[in-house]
Amino acid sequence: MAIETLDDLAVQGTTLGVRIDINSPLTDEGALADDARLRAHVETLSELLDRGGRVAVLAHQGRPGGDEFRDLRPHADRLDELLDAPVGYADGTFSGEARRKIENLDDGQAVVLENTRFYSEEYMEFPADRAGETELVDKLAPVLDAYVNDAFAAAHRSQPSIVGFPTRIPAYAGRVMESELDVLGDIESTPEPRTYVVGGAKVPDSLAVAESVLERGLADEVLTTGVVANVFLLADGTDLGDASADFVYEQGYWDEIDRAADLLAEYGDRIRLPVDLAVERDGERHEIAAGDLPPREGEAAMDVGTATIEAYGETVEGSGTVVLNGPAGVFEDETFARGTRELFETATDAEFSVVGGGDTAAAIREFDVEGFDHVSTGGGAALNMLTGEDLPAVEALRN
Ligand SMILES: Nc1ncnc2c1ncn2[C@@H]1O[C@H](COP(=O)(O)OP(=O)(O)O)[C@@H](O)[C@H]1O
Ligand SMILES: O=C(OP(=O)(O)O)[C@H](O)COP(=O)(O)O
Repeated sequence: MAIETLDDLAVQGTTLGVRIDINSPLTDEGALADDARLRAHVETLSELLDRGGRVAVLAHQGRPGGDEFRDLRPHADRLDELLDAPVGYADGTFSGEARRKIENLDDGQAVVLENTRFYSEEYMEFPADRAGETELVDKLAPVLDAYVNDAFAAAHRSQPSIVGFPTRIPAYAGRVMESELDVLGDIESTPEPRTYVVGGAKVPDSLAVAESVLERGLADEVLTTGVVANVFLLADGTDLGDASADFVYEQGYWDEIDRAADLLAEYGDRIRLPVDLAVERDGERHEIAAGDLPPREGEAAMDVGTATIEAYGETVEGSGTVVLNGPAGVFEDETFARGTRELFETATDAEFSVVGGGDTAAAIREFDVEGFDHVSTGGGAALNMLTGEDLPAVEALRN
């Protein structure tokens, strides 16, 4: 079934639950470090408010237990600045008070509901029918006339606020969702050879993508950077030293090392590992060739080194399509920003370049990299889609 868009929705006077993805990097004090994802949703929200909608915004921030698992007040304040309409904030997601705030909205007004993941069910994956029976959906569906999903970046999560509402009330794709589906839906016809550059810190997501594109012959090569590369190096038997190994174990990525080893055994000729890495020594960047590892005690691999940047750069430049997800190092620290900045700049030279991910988008903005053919708002979601996987959010909107 075709997905309905805002063109199919009679907005005036209706109360809409609008799921957006404004999961953003935060400062240590909990302020927004980057507002790119908020700005991405301005088009959808402005359109709905201009057309007389009453908008209840649903969104998450961080993961339970993580440093960035915080409330959405800064997001509500920023949306209030970005939009012409008034934007309120409710410190509950589906509490009686939150529902009263929704019911008291006038045409053209919005309220941001509290971080959906403050409720345990929201961080679980459900089939859509079951998601439609969760507390969150059960309490909110009766005060909403329709649901709009604009949260492409979370479309790979089968969580209640993503897949539950379409089983209860009419559902539509927002403008961000619509444009992402248009561009990424056609990726299999992009020019060859195709190079996937996978980095960042969400190792399970990156390994799933690497496995799928290698298995399906979609990727000619997979270049690894960031924590993903560290996991592959460990899988390959490289001694990275205790600091990097401890970091990988602390993230709970023990099993991922075995998984990376299986991938190397099966597709080793198409997976590239860094040939050098950067650590901090005496307060400065210090590069170590892979053959000279481990580093000194306490030194962690924070970026790929210059030889890796050059070798990867040549491959990337000569690619028909480059798909890039995840920073190559701890780009937030200028000392370790080089790999990310230079690889991203080179990627724009490929015939067709696609890039995705929250932190990735923040890095692009910070380094003013221009020239990508498509900058997706999604990381994992974009990559799942690029590999031809069904996205639960999209399936839910179809039904
Ligand atoms: N070698 C590394 N060690 C520790 N953290 C790293 C390393 N390389 C990258 N990172 C971190 O990965 C994070 C981004 O990863 P991720 O969330 O997967 O990206 P995205 O949001 O673009 O998908 C950044 O905060 C960056 O500091
Ligand atoms: O930032 C997100 O994903 P991304 O880092 O893959 O772009 C989304 O907000 C989903 O978050 P999650 O990966 O904690 O479910």
